[in-house]
Amino acid sequence: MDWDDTDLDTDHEAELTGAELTHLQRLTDADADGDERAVEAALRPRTLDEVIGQVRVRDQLGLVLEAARRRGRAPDHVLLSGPPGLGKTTLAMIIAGEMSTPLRLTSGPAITHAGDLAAILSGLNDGDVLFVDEIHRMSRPAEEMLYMAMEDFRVDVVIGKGPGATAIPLEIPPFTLVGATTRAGLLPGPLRDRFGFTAHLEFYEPHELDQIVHRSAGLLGVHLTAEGSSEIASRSRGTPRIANRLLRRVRDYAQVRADGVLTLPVAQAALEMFEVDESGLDRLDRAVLDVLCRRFGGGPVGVSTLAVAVGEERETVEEVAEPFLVRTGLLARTPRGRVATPAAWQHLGLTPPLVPTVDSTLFDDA
Ligand SMILES: Nc1ncnc2c1ncn2[C@@H]1O[C@H](COP(=O)(O)OP(=O)(O)OP(=O)(O)O)[C@@H](O)[C@H]1O
Repeated sequence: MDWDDTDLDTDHEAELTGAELTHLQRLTDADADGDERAVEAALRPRTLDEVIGQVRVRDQLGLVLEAARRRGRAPDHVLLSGPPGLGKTTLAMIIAGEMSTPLRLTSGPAITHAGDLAAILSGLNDGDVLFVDEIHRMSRPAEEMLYMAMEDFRVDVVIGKGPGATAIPLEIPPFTLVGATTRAGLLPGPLRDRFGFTAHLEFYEPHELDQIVHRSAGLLGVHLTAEGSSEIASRSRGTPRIANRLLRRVRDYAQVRADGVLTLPVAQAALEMFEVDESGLDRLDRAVLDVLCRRFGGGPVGVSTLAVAVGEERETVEEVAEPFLVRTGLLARTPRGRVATPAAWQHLGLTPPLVPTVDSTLFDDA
């Protein structure tokens, strides 16, 4: 998971109070520009009204939160799933903000023992929102403790081992768990079922990314033309985080190599320099396709082999590159491995082998 552009280190538990959330000022001054992570944080929408796209999720979540507010109760637990950079953390912050409660942050990999979770849960106050990023990576004992905490707002803390072990019940104030995952399918059924509201975030349409780029440019005080904005949007792979990142790189280019205005030619030149092509493929995407076609004759090849060949973690290939490549019809996941489609060969300017390696009957997910 890419935390480079966020303001939060979720390897450690963190808490943002309402006051601190408000303290995440919109950036207009030059000092703040130097801190990329602060910039990214400042670009986050802070209310549901500010969220662009994800209309269905926004409406459903708005209703859930409004109903909870009227009842004066903590909202039901929320599960947010979808590829990285689509706004899961942003929505978790918005949920806390809309409920005017503090947000406690942690992540699945940081909860290695049930005791880690017990410590977090025992520190919660009535109505707090607990955000667990990458919830599918939590340890099994912690997961089981979480079932009980979500349902009964209590946990049993086991002290000692073997026959002498004793379970001490611990009451937990009502809280809202917001779980985020890029792999909803990996969540055990009992955990998934305990979320009262599940939202799957979809990739954004180019016109929505265009609005996001305009909004971010406004917050950053950057001048950009309509053509410059839509060029950035169209190369952003349906992902707001990427749109914001590309905007910042184009802004760098415009400041150093042009007159500061983000026009179409400036955007094109900048994105070429940063190796983001017209279809939005970046170095990793192209490396995956390149290895697949040139080294493995178009596949099928296992994702682990593919990952080793491009020098990345399997998860990075699976969660960062593949969703976009599959979505754009350049790569297929088959039971026998990954396969380059004819469009992939074409994209690389290569001629596909005479005997097609792609068997359309295999186009089920591996
Ligand atoms: N709907 C949206 N409208 C405007 N900007 C958005 C929206 N969703 C996300 N963003 C922007 O994209 C950035 C990435 O969002 P966020 O960190 O919430 O994604 P994420 O799904 O939690 O990613 P990851 O799973 O990698 O942590 C945010 O900083 C925010 O500026």
